[in-house]
Amino acid sequence: MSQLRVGLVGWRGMVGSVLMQRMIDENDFEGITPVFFSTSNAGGDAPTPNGIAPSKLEDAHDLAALAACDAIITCQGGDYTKEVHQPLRDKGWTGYWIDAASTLRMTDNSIIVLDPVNRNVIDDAIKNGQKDFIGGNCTVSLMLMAIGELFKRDWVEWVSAMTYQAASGAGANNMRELIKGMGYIHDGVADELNNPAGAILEIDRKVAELQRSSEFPKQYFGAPLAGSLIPYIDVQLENGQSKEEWKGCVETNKILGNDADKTNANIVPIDGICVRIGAMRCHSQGLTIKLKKDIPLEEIEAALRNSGNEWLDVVENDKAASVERLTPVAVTGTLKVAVGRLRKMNLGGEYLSAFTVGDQLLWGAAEPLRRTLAIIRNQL
Ligand SMILES: NC(=O)C1=CN([C@@H]2O[C@H](COP(=O)(O)OP(=O)(O)OC[C@H]3O[C@@H](n4cnc5c(N)ncnc54)[C@H](OP(=O)(O)O)[C@@H]3O)[C@@H](O)[C@H]2O)C=CC1
Ligand SMILES: N[C@@H](CC(=O)OP(=O)(O)O)C(=O)O
Repeated sequence: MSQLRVGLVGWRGMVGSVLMQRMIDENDFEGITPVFFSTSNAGGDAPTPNGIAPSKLEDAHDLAALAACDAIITCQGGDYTKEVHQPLRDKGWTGYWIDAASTLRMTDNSIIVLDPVNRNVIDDAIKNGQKDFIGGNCTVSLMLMAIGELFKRDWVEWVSAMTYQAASGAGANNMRELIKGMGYIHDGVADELNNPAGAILEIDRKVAELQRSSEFPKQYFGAPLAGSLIPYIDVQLENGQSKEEWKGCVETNKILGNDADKTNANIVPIDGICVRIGAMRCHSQGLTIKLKKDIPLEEIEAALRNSGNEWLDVVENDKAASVERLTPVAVTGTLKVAVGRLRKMNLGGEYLSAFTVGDQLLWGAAEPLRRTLAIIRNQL
């Protein structure tokens, strides 16, 4: 196996830091020569994970330095991808581009990577000489990590996904703003809270006043999130969907390879409403799944349990298990993806409900990238 020279861009950001930690945990720096890039501190000291020899940060806009890499893995964001990817290709660079940003996901030349679900697509792409491997939208990846097996068995006619998305999806500053908002509310009613005999409606009135005040921390979200929710994620599209909602269908079907023949014949319709809530870094989704036929619930549960997805926690549909294992608090910071509340709905035997929770910085962002790098390295 040859030693890959791998450029890392965006390694100190939020997604990048999670990626770095996972690469350290999995000894991914063994067998590669990492080259660390920066958009802001070229010439500064590079990190030295797993005892990698000290080096200096390269300039992330230096096309010659980037082109000297066999692979580039970037968590720097979509603007950086737009600035650098095409000019690098135009220079004749034929290395592997592995990216967390959405910019290239829907281009003809790219593969959206989620290897527990589409390993065959990734392997074929590497064999066919494709070079752009892009991590999926977090909500999409986490939904497929949970119910990918149902798609694989061709049981799904359509899905309605109602999401409960964490602050981290919007960035580090947004996570901080959420916590500041919680503190702002608490500080404003701390005295009343300390008095157990205090009237709850008076506390409630004051909380609403605090949330509506111009002083409430909302610079990044644009609306109060703590103690509330925001029913819109990403930009507005002309058809009434948000872009996050649009991604749910197009990215899922691309990952599954359903769009390969360029007709709509095999597309599984997916739609819903994407909502920001006050969780830190776990996205949850309430799914209504229309099955192609009335498959017994026990068969569905067995299919999920025996799918070979070692990260999937299939939570039995009872209250104690659900509140213990099917929450952002239970899942956050782990590679587990929990799926539960599985039951046939009153709508009919073909309607299955499910609720899923996953860490949007791990399986939702960093993990598919590091695994793709490992797959590429192992195949060369
Ligand atoms: N957030 C998410 O959940 C998801 C994000 N993505 C993609 O990943 C991209 C990166 O997201 P995210 O990691 O949240 O972005 P961050 O804002 O945390 O980091 C992006 C870059 O900002 C620079 N930066 C400036 N100030 C700081 C600081 N104080 N600490 C750390 N970095 C700083 C760094 O570049 P430098 O070192 O060069 O200065 C860093 O690489 C997104 O734009 C998106 O395309 C994809 C899926 C999910
Ligand atoms: N939009 C996602 C996070 C994200 O970065 O998505 P994408 O990689 O598709 O832009 C969220 O806010 O939760």
